Amino acid sequence: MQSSVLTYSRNVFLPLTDVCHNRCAYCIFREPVRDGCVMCEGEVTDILRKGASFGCTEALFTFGERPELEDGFIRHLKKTGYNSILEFCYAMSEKAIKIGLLPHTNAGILDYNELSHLKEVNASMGLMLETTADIPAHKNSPGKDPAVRISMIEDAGKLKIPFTTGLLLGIGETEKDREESLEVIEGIHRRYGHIQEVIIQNFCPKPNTPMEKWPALKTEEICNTIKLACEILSDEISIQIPPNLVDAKILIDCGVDDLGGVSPVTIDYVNPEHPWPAIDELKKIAGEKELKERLCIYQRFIDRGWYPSLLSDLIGQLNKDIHIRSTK
Ligand SMILES: O=c1nc2n(C[C@H](O)[C@H](O)[C@H](O)CO)c3cc(O)ccc3cc-2c(=O)[nH]1
Ligand SMILES: C[C@H]1O[C@@H](n2cnc3c(N)ncnc32)[C@H](O)[C@@H]1O
Ligand code: MET
Ligand code: SF4
Repeated sequence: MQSSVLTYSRNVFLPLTDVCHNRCAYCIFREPVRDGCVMCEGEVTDILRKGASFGCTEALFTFGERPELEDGFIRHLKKTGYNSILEFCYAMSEKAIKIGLLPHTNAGILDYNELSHLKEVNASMGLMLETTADIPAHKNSPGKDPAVRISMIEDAGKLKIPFTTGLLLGIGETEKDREESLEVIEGIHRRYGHIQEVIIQNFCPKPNTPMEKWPALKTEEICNTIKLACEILSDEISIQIPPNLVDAKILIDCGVDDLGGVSPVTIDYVNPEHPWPAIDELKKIAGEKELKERLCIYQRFIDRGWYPSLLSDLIGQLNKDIHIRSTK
């Protein structure tokens, strides 16, 4: 059944480093090791404070996977005073909580112990499955091996971490692969119950990448995948599309019920050429549906207590804040 509500979260995007051990053929986020390849603490603090003043509730830490495996990275990292990118991420998450934002980390592949450690300071976490297909776009990206991704999404389930995952469409997979990817996600969710939302993200070709000449997907194909997702996924899982990459107005009618994180402060560093719609624009996208702000942790996981006690007060406070805003 189609939902009558369309949700979104107000966030700030903090790309702690753009150095990455993978080489995805569609990505422009990744950059070489160089001066300035790690954000400095002052920059992080400024963005967090600005986010709080703009009413943001989520600090999205998204960055390159396993950057320490790249030559010379550790020397640059040490200038921050931290010994690993995850130590830095943990500290910046504590800072976000103090300033009043809930951390949501998508750091690429993490092992069980790393996830378990970061869970202490995160309200939710995420990792795109991307696809279960073995595709040329991922041939130089060990972390995009579907078995490795599936295993991490399962680990997050074992640890009861409210989780975001999703598909990247149009990177060389077939329609059958899309179906299989959705079935895999649903299968994991049946076992662990931790999937909050599945992002149906469309690949956007970027200049100076191996896939710059690849065609972008037609809206119809995205819509078909959303319909498939509605059929395959449990009703409680939200279907998210990024409103800066597609004509969201059309896709809402295919079954989308969430617009993900939208920022009044920072750009989408993964798709920097696509600006966020203003919050007022979202109301137009919602049309007949009720536009509703949410936290990065969904209410049913708050009710189940699937969050660290460190976050109790902040979750309570932010829930009140978004409620007050909605009645103004
Ligand atoms: O701004 C972005 N936000 C992205 N987000 C953020 C997401 O929209 C929100 O953080 C969640 O909806 C939680 O509120 C992701 C989160 C994940 O866990 C996994 C993948 C993504 C992908 C993106 C993305 O490409 N751009
Ligand atoms: C954060 C997420 O962004 C997605 N991502 C990476 N590159 C692109 C691109 N060119 N177009 C759209 N999405 C992209 C991947 O799915 C990644 O997991
Ligand atoms: N590098 C991670 C991944 O692709 C985080 C998102 S892309 C910046 O999973
Ligand atoms: S999409 Fe993520 S994993 Fe792939 S190269 Fe870009 S930053 Fe690295």
